[in-house]
Amino acid sequence: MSRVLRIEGGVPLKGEVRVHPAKNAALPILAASLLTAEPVTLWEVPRLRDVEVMLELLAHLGTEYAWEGRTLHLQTREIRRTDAPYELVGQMRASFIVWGALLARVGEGSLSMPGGCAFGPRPVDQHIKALKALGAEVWEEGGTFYARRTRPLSGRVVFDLPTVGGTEQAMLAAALGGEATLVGAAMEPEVVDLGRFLALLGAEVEGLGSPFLHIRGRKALGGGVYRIIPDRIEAGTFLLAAAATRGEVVLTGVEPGHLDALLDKLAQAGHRIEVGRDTLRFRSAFRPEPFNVEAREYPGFPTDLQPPVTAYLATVEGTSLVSDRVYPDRFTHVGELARMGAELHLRDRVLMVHGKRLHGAQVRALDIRAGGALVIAALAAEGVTELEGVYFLERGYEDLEARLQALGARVLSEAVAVAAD
Ligand SMILES: CC(=O)N[C@H]1[C@@H](OP(=O)(O)OP(=O)(O)OC[C@H]2O[C@@H](n3ccc(=O)[nH]c3=O)[C@H](O)[C@@H]2O)O[C@H](CO)[C@@H](O)[C@@H]1O
Ligand SMILES: C=C(OP(=O)(O)O)C(=O)O
Repeated sequence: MSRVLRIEGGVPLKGEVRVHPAKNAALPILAASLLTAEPVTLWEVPRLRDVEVMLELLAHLGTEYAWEGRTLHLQTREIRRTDAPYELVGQMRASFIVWGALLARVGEGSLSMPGGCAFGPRPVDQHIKALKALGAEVWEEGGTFYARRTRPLSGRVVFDLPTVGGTEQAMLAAALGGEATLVGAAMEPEVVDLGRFLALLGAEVEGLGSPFLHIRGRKALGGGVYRIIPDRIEAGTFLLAAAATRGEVVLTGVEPGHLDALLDKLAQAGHRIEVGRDTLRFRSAFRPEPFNVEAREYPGFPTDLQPPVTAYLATVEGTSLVSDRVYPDRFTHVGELARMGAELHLRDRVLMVHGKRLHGAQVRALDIRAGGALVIAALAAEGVTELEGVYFLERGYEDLEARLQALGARVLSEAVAVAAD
């Protein structure tokens, strides 16, 4: 049995929605909990498939955990295994960074090539470069990566490009007993959040939010209680859904400063946005203007909002250009949006979008944010859309159906007998 989402479009979204904590901040912070034998408590952890997979992996390695509502208690008194199995690492990208934590805590770790969303090549060379620069011995055998160290992981890492996962890998590797200078580090809010969490455990972390990070680890790290930042990608998806349906929504529990690139584009299009301390009040323009987007690293327009913004632009009269410098081939949503009548032309990795009224169709999500894009398009379209690949939405968006229903959307999920997602 699988699930499909049946969405009857054409209803402007209206109402208030609370933004949940960030998946991509929660996952590395969960991996970082391996660095300490002391208890860690995380408030308001998103209840997502990816979080469940990470918890399964941590339990395999030796972590005990318990949920108390949305609060998660974790403790890894000792690491019982140092191998991360293919079935778990193959399901998502973030699992790869337990490597750095294992190396730091017990001196060795092995794991297979990570999975995650398949929207083009996603190499791990920078992870390996970082661990080697910190003094680890790294090798590969039959699709499995191995690493070990004989001294605390210390050194200077110069990244060839800004990588979120690579930066997080190096931070975890150095935080327990090591010392690292990272040059060309990623500046994403999720990296900053991980740095703050490591500081709570006792590591010294300087330069967060800049391309130069310095981590001075401690021989033993402590525990602590931490609240994860709001999910900027989820917030952006709700805003774009409201914009595509020409609706009016209030987001609460949000960090507006993390959404500057999107808010600027939406304002440029003519939408009205009132920014509060942790709220965003959005009112759609009657006839929004098209705009161009080039996704790039933070503080640029996020690649994880590139598919959702493409879906929105497909509903805006006029022509927009979309490209993605982080993942130049991240266009798995394009063929599916075309089934809904979207007029999209991809040439030399630039997508030309001619906006028009979309219609419902049978479509399939092929990764998390392609799923977000198809939901946005379906909400705006005339008629009924049947969306398969709900598995991907469950990886990244918590309780999406109920939260959209609360905004007036006509969304229902149905169990159907189809080929596995
Ligand atoms: C779990 C998680 O947080 N996932 C996010 C994380 O993925 P992830 O951490 O995998 O993305 P990276 O920031 O590492 O990737 C950025 C760019 O660097 C390249 N690269 C990366 C590593 C490497 O060793 N070599 C290399 O060439 C990638 O192919 C890509 O072109 O950041 C991406 C970019 O914001 C987001 O789309 C993902 O949602
Ligand atoms: C691409 C994503 O996740 P992953 O890096 O795990 O594939 C995402 O969150 O959009």
